[in-house]
Amino acid sequence: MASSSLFDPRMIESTKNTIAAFIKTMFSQKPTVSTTAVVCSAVVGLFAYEQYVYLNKKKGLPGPKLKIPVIGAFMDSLYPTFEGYMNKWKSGELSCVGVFDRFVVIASTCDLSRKILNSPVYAEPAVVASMKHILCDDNWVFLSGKSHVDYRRGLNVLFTRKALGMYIPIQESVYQKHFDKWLSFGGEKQQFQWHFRELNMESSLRVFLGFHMSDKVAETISEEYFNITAALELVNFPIPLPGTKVYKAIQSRKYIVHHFIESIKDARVRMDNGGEVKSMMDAWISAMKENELECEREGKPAPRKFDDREVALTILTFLFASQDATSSAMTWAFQLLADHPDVLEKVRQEQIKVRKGNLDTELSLELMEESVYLRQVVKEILRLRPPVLMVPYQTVREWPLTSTYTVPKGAMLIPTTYPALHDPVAYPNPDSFDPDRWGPSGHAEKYPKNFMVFGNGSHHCLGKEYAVMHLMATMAQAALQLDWTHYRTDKSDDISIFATIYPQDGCIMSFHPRAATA
Ligand code: HEM
Repeated sequence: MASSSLFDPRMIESTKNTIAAFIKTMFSQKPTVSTTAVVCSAVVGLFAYEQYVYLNKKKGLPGPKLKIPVIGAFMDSLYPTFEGYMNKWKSGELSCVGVFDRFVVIASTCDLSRKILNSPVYAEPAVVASMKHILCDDNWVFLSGKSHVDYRRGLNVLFTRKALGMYIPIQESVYQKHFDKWLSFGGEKQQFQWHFRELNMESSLRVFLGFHMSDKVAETISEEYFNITAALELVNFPIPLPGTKVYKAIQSRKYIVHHFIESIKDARVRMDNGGEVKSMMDAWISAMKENELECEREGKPAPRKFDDREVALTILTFLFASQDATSSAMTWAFQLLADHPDVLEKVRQEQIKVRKGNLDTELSLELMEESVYLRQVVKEILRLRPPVLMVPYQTVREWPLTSTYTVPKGAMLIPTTYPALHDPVAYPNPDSFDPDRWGPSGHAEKYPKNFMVFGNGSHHCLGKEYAVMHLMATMAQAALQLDWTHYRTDKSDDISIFATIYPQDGCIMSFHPRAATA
């Protein structure tokens, strides 16, 4: 179609290059009045063409009337605000914005968001250039179609019920270490958001990789990982020049992957010598070894081998996918339980009940499975404060997404989770924290499609059971061992955005030993 080729990004790019070459040639000659006039006309022409392209893609969608030349809404994406997002979602079921040469379409209804997540023929997860720089372009998360399905299938073994049960004692030991640390502050009032993040980071590292890595390295990884979180913008500065966020994130990734590979080498030696499986990576290496032996025994072709780097990059994606989302959820969990003492008390009573009064009972998957109310609480925390607000996809072909709008090929297309999770039909009084809306007779259970916390479709969250179990286990242990006070401010309920969502005041708390159960 002639009109679609006119708006082909390659066409736009080549037009820009031609004009740039023209300007360069003009400047290399002695300037004359007519040269200046030509240059100015060329620049004006380029800007006009950029607006023309933007408006042709925008059609009738709500969004800026014109695009800021060259950068578009880049500054908004550098400093996003929750209010800014809300305004966008409220502006229409589809809305748009331009950032650099990216045309971005945002879907704000449950149905459209689900449609995007479930239409691999039209849209796939957006591969932003910066993500390829950070996670390495040969990382499995950038696979699509059958190769993605096959690779992902191989990872399911790491999240089975048996595997989750094996991770629980590792988690318990990490929780204990961090609870002790919080108590060592002697009840001092401070921002706890980053303390929750540290607990999460260490629990992820130990569950994924075990205890080969020293505490010092684990702490440095936690600090370095801030650079990766900081680079998680929808659209980054396109080139990773020294000093940019993406450049810093790449340096941090190199440090992290180097230490992951050290742990993997150690695990291979331990597994070769019949060592005990003590982490997700041990489980993976030993499953690969068993598979290899089985194929050898049965004369089947040798299975694909994953080298240290591939394993390290896969574990990196788990960290990448889990770290910020889980830290956000945990911050809101501590805050919401402190602000709703009645709910916290019910959580405590349930934990005492499932342990049959014996508070020394070791944490286990079975205990968590029996904690029906606690599961409702965690679900409600995730609904009220969904850590992932939007999931960037991109169109692989032109897509008549609605009867009135066709999304152009190559657009970033963003399904949202928040509006579906605050839909008053599925969740009456959606801004209130009400764990009782869940459970066997809960109204919210009738609307499973709205619960988009973990995405949907072929890329839905691989670690969702693990994430829920980890949040439940942390809150169960905390409820039994700790008392905590939340010092509310007028910013406690306001949302700040740092890759995911946090309370704007950083969650000011103090922790004390639990008097009643001590
Ligand atoms: C509260 C915590 C978490 C939330 C809210 C969350 C949410 C999400 C969302 C919204 C997606 C995108 C889904 C889509 O495109 O449809 C996703 C993907 C993913 N998540 Fe999670 N996640 C969490 C924790 C975790 C954890 C703990 C892990 C691993 C240990 C994990 C691993 C992944 C992976 C590997 C993907 C990509 C799957 C694929 O492309 O096939 N997530 N997650």
